[in-house]
Amino acid sequence: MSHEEPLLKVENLKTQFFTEEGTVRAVDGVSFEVQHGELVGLVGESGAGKSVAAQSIMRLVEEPGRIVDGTVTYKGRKLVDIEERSDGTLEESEEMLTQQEMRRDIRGKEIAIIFQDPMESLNPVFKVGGQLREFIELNRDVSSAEAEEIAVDMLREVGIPEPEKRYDEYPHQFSGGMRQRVLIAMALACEPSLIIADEPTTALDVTVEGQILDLVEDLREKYNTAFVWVTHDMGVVAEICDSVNVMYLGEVIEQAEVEDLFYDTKHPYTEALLRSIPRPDRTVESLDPISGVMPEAINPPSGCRFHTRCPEAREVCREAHPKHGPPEEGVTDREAAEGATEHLVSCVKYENVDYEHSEPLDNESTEAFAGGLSELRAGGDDGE
Ligand SMILES: Nc1ncnc2c1ncn2[C@@H]1O[C@H](COP(=O)(O)OP(=O)(O)OP(=O)(O)O)[C@@H](O)[C@H]1O
Ligand code: NI
Repeated sequence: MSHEEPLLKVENLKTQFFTEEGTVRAVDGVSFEVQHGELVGLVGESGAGKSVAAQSIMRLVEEPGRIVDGTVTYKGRKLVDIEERSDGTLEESEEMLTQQEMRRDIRGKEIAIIFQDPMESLNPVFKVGGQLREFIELNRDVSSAEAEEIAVDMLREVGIPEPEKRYDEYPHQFSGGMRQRVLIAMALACEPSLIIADEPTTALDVTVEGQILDLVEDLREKYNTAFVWVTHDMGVVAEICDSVNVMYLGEVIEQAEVEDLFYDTKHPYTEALLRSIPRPDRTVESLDPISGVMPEAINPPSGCRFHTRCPEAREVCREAHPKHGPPEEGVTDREAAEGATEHLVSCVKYENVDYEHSEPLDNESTEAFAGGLSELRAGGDDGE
């Protein structure tokens, strides 16, 4: 198993938006893999670059956005294979699929995408069943009658009661959760190997969200479909993901199997994200929101991009851009041998850059976290 090629391999993906205000480095050198049947989380705050990364894999980035570098390999085919030359011009390899090949061979059939808002994907003026049937007819070699049968079966499969009746209803007659089920049915209809889901449950209430997550678990077992699950919610990650990529300002700053990420957290940002979710052992009042706001992706901070908000930031974090690698040597070989996702982190704490002797930085977060202690210190220094 471990020596099998991954289903999807994303390498050094960079996507930028060329705006009047400047270049937005929305996705800035992202790498991760998805194994067959694996559910991989892409998690981070708003603006981290999760959606743009998802769109880039499908080559759906819109103007003024552009993939400027990187490789995306799916079942051996190059969905993206772009190199940025030193003079700034872009070179697409000959292997890279054309937009026509993407449409014909990949989108819908091999990789399906589900968005947060079902109304973006469902046309309000047409009946749900008809839209589903048409999609199946378009992508599979079946007659209209067969497509209708498959469509009703799919509606039943995703837990929509009375599917024959609901087939003839319009999107607005479905609740939010039921609409999201329709989209899952549509995504599954061509039996893709990979589904990219961009916050599909974010707009739903917690109970309905839980039901959808259960459904996804069941369907994944049945069809062995792999998922890239975009979310800002670590609770969702804990519930369904096998492995996780934590994004901050266009970069993946920690990646690991889900248990390792939760119980052997390496990056201070991941820790902050974990602190901000409710846990059974903590009351809602004691949740720590992450201090400060995320800086702009047009002008990311120097050094480690999280240094302006990191409770553990030191002087060196402002200068050194952390490498993405294993936190301790030796770990990689063992984990690679077991076929597990390597635990990788981008934080200078784990590098040989003299973090220990570097001066702590003052930022919003160190003030917030140090709490009483810094107040005491400040009081002492003023000689009061
Ligand atoms: N069309 C666009 N033009 C300019 N900038 C864009 C455009 N689309 C996205 N961006 C920028 O790219 C960055 C990444 O955005 P993205 O939508 O991927 O974030 P996200 O992690 O999906 O956040 P959210 O949780 O809010 O969906 C942001 O700085 C965003 O402002
Ligand atoms: Ni998004």
